[in-house]
Amino acid sequence: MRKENQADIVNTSEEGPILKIEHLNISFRQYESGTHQTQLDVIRDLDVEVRAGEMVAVVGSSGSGKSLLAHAVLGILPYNAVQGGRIFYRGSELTRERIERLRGNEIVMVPQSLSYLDPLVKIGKQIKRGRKDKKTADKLRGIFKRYDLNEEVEELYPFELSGGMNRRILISTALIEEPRLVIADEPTPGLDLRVAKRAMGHFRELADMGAGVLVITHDLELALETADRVVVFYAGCTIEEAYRSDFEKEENLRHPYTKALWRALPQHGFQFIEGTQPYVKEMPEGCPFSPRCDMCTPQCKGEVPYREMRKGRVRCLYAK
Ligand SMILES: Nc1ncnc2c1ncn2[C@@H]1O[C@H](COP(=O)(O)OP(=O)(O)OP(=O)(O)O)[C@@H](O)[C@H]1O
Ligand code: NI
Repeated sequence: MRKENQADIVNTSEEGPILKIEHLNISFRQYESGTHQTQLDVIRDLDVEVRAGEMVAVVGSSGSGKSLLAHAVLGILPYNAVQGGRIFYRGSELTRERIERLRGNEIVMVPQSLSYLDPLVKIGKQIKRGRKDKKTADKLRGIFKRYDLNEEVEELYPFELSGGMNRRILISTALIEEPRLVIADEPTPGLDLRVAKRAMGHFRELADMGAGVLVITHDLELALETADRVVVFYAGCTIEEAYRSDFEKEENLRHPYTKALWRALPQHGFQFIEGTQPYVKEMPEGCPFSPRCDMCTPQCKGEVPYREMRKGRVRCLYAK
């Protein structure tokens, strides 16, 4: 692993968080009817923390802003995005220069889209990124074995593989490094359950070896098998932070939406709630969940702070 200059690192003890995201805001500038510019706020006041040795799952439905969170950390937001708030890595701010230096070695991402694979480069070369040493070759062989990939795959191009195989290649590309921070954005779609669990187990191992792991997924059930903590996203904000053990009982959970997710789990009878997450352009005032919430009062239209509660956090005025 390429190491950073000690001067860059304020917090070298593994006590403090490896990744700390504070009050992240992301909006998009959009032009409507020619020159009229509007601003679309897609992530609001988002706080997430990952410690070394910890696996944190970010769970939320489609369009809630999970990929944007990953892209903000990796410094790869689209050009029309405006970012506010701060991101710290090992105690000091993750500036653009710093992330460019660390991306792909110390900080790796397993991207959500298969389009991150280069269609013109053979798989083996793509994963090894030009390295020809024995250690890399051995490591690749080990990773391939774990993901049921034959050695011949190294000589193939992405278009010659199935979606599920390419998904495994994306995971292999990130994990051939010795990352300190792994951000995996929906790493398991298209994988059968056995391989999906193996991939989650692999992330867990990296955490056990001391890395910080942030896994983004809409699959709460899978997340609960391996993650230490779960951060729940709803319409661009974090509404709850809970421990895996909190999911053993509904009353341990804090936010009405997290409780609804709990009731929708297969073992609790697939009980789904009415309605959908609001679209960014039609965001209600105050709590974004209020239109679907039984406990909603006029106060929920005002500011709803993210507060500490029973070692976790919640964004609800009435959570107990
Ligand atoms: N370049 C862009 N310009 C405008 N809006 C965007 C842009 N990229 C993303 N968005 C909007 O930001 C919101 C969050 O997108 P994001 O991809 O982070 O969601 P997600 O939680 O990862 O969803 P999924 O589970 O489907 O991957 C969406 O409403 C999306 O339409
Ligand atoms: Ni996404």
